[in-house]
Amino acid sequence: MIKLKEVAFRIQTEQILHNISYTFHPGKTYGIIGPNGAGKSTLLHILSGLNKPSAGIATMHDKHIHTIARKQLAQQLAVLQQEGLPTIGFTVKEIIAMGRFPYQNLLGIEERSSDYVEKQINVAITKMGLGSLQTKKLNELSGGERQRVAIAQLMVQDAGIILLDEPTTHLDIGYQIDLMDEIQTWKQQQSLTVIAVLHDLNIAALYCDELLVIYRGQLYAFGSPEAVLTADTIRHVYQAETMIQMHPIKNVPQVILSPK
Ligand SMILES: Nc1ncnc2c1ncn2[C@@H]1O[C@H](COP(=O)(O)OP(=O)(O)OP(=O)(O)O)[C@@H](O)[C@H]1O
Repeated sequence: MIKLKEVAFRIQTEQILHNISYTFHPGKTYGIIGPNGAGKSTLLHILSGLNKPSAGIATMHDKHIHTIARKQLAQQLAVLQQEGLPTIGFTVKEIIAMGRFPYQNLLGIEERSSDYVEKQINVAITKMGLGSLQTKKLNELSGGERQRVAIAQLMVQDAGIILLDEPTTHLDIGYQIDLMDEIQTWKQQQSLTVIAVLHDLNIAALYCDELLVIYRGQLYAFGSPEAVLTADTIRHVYQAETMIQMHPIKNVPQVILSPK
């Protein structure tokens, strides 16, 4: 369980986040939404231990997140590396295998058997549809293929909490749906907690149990997609006119753009 209590974050004199309190429960999918510059990534960096709150507390299983040792934290919490993958020298399979770093000692010796690790890697390669690309180098892949490599690397990390910063960026709609479906299935099989910054409100409504709206560094609204995604909230937060309709099959709200 991750708990935020009156969390604030400041860079020099600029207050980026104000007084955010929220509890993330195990096994749920959370979407963090809000306009550009609202503070979504900054909040994700607090959850991942990268940012230390300048006031308030952020805990995971009752420990201050930023004080947990990096490898220990990485065994419990995995963060999608948007730009962090090595671009030269390594094959797709080697890069995915790097997701095992939290389970290796200083000499690089893995704590689990090589059979277990090989199986984990192959499962991730299959799930992400990377079978035919596994011997390629990253610079030979498209943006969408790289994104799938990053997710596969996350899968082998075996963490219970997954943080994703705009995971569907660079993906066409087919891969967006594939990726979110895959994350959903993976989440259900492993009882994961997923916390994702999402720009696409319809994807957020389809895949998240709860949404948090960050607006000007504050938690402006939170709750089920149905409670949060109203035309009034969207108008206030994004200055955009929309209409909300229920999805005919999934029974979740969908946002229809309504230009002037
Ligand atoms: N290192 C930094 N130094 C100064 N200001 C920063 C820094 N990082 C972020 N900010 C500011 O903090 C605010 C929130 O940034 P953040 O990246 O968290 O927003 P976001 O909601 O994720 O935006 P986007 O949707 O555009 O990715 C912005 O005004 C940004 O300019």
